Amino acid sequence: MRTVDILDTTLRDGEQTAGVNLNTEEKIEIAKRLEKLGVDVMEAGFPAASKGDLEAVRKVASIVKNSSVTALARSNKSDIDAAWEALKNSAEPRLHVFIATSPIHMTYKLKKTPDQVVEAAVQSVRYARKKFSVVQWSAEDACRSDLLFLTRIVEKVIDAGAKVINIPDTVGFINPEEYGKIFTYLRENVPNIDRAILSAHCHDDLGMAVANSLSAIENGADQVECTINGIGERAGNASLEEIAVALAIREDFYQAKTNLKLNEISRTSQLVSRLTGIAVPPNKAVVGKNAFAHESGIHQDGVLKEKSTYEIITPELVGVPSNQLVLGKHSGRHAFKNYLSKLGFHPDENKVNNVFEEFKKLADRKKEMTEEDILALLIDHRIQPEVPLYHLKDIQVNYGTNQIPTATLRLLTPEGKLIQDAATGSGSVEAIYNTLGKMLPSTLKLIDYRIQSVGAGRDALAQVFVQIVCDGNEINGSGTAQDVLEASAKAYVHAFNKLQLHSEKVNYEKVSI
Ligand SMILES: CC(=O)SCCNC(=O)CCNC(=O)[C@H](O)C(C)(C)COP(=O)(O)OP(=O)(O)OC[C@H]1O[C@@H](n2cnc3c(N)ncnc32)[C@H](O)[C@@H]1OP(=O)(O)O
Ligand SMILES: CC(C)C(=O)C(=O)O
Ligand SMILES: [Mg+2]
Repeated sequence: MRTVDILDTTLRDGEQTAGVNLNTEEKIEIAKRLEKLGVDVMEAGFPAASKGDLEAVRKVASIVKNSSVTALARSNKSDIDAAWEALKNSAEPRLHVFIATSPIHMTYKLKKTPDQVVEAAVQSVRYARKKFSVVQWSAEDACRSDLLFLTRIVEKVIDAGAKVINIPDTVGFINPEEYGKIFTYLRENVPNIDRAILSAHCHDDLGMAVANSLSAIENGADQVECTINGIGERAGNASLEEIAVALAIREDFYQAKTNLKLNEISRTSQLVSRLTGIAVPPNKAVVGKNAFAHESGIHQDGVLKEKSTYEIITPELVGVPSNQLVLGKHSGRHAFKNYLSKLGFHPDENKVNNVFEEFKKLADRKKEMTEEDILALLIDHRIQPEVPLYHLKDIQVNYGTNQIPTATLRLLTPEGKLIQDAATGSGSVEAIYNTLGKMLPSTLKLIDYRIQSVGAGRDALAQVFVQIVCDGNEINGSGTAQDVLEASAKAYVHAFNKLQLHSEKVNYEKVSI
């Protein structure tokens, strides 16, 4: 099986994403991560762009040892000199020089004839080769260029010393079939093509960057250029993680592999997202938050029985700890029961069915069912885990503008005893919490209280979130009820119960399914 080289251009084309600006420290952090990921080449910047970029490329090149570092330059001496300044101390100095070859670019942007472009390309490669041991040459906008012209200029730059020939789809214009044909054509029609490595560089304007890159590989490309999370100019570049995983999963078809350590992918994606400020869409292939999340009952049941029913990629392959079965209104009993057992609850079939019905009703009204919601439902149904819990039986609050608020509560203790108490407070919620403070066996300190409605309209449910501290342990609780005060009481009791579970080491906060 052949190996395809990965040239990562997150630090150059990726940084061309609108609104992204990486400082030297950030580039170094990403570069180290790319090195761990195992990219063959990383393009660290465009030294002629600014002193800062030149410095960043220099620093990256001085730190990274296990990947080659390259930088971009236009076809002129000053850009190439700037790149040399940044890379001259590299073990194998490597330059990426480019010039546009399409009629549109040559006529309107460069204002050069095709012959002048050939001359500039050849001169720049010759000049660069006096300094750099490896020169990659790119035909910008290659895919809107005349194929015969492309063939002619590629032959000339190889003669001038280019060792890598890159065929960029600069504006994301081409489709996989056409792109593949360009590679085949160049292989068959450029006489000296065997002296060079052929590289693909795709943009995602029509959503085909990855498909085009894979097609190039099918048609003999030796290197693909890509970015983490597919960031880059306009709609972005081909995404590294999608190409790498497609090759790994469909080895049978592509018969090509990379040198990447795939289990570094998730970590690298998160770092790039954090430092660039570009969020990864949840449904993004391979690295999106939902890439390994199953939401619907039929899928969850299938995955519980045999993961491969709905997972072609294992989360571990790309460094994600596990898949996720997300509970929501589409979930079924299998996933629900599984969730309960992971939390340490093993109710009998009847109880599961009862609480499942309540769960479906609540899920119909909520966008997202949280662990807190499920626990609140279980506690409401008096379904106990191994550790017995307190249960709010009823609540009464007296409030008036000229009256001291007073709350009276009844709780069912873990031993099944009904206890009752009352207390006042400066407001209704404080009266409730003062009462619970008297009734529950530990002293809790409330540090946060928030309220939100579940659903719209007058009959919306109230959901209260609290955060409490007890003996240095911080714990969250939530309660849902038609009434705000009842929800407040439930949230507090819920937090207390969680504390009990915690001290019994039933650590369901950390349970993942
Ligand atoms: C497809 C790609 O991603 S290409 C890489 C794109 N990346 C960048 O542009 C980021 C870094 N760029 C920059 O910082 C600046 O554009 C600089 C420093 C390179 C140049 O800045 P300026 O000198 O002010 O020129 P400006 O960017 O406005 O225009 C580009 C000039 O380069 C010329 N040019 C464009 N490509 C090339 C090339 N490959 N070889 C030679 N000249 C080129 C243009 O024709 C234009 O020349 P003109 O001034 O004679 O009209
Ligand atoms: C500089 C080249 C390789 C480029 O980024 C492009 O054409 O998209
Ligand atoms: Mg590009």
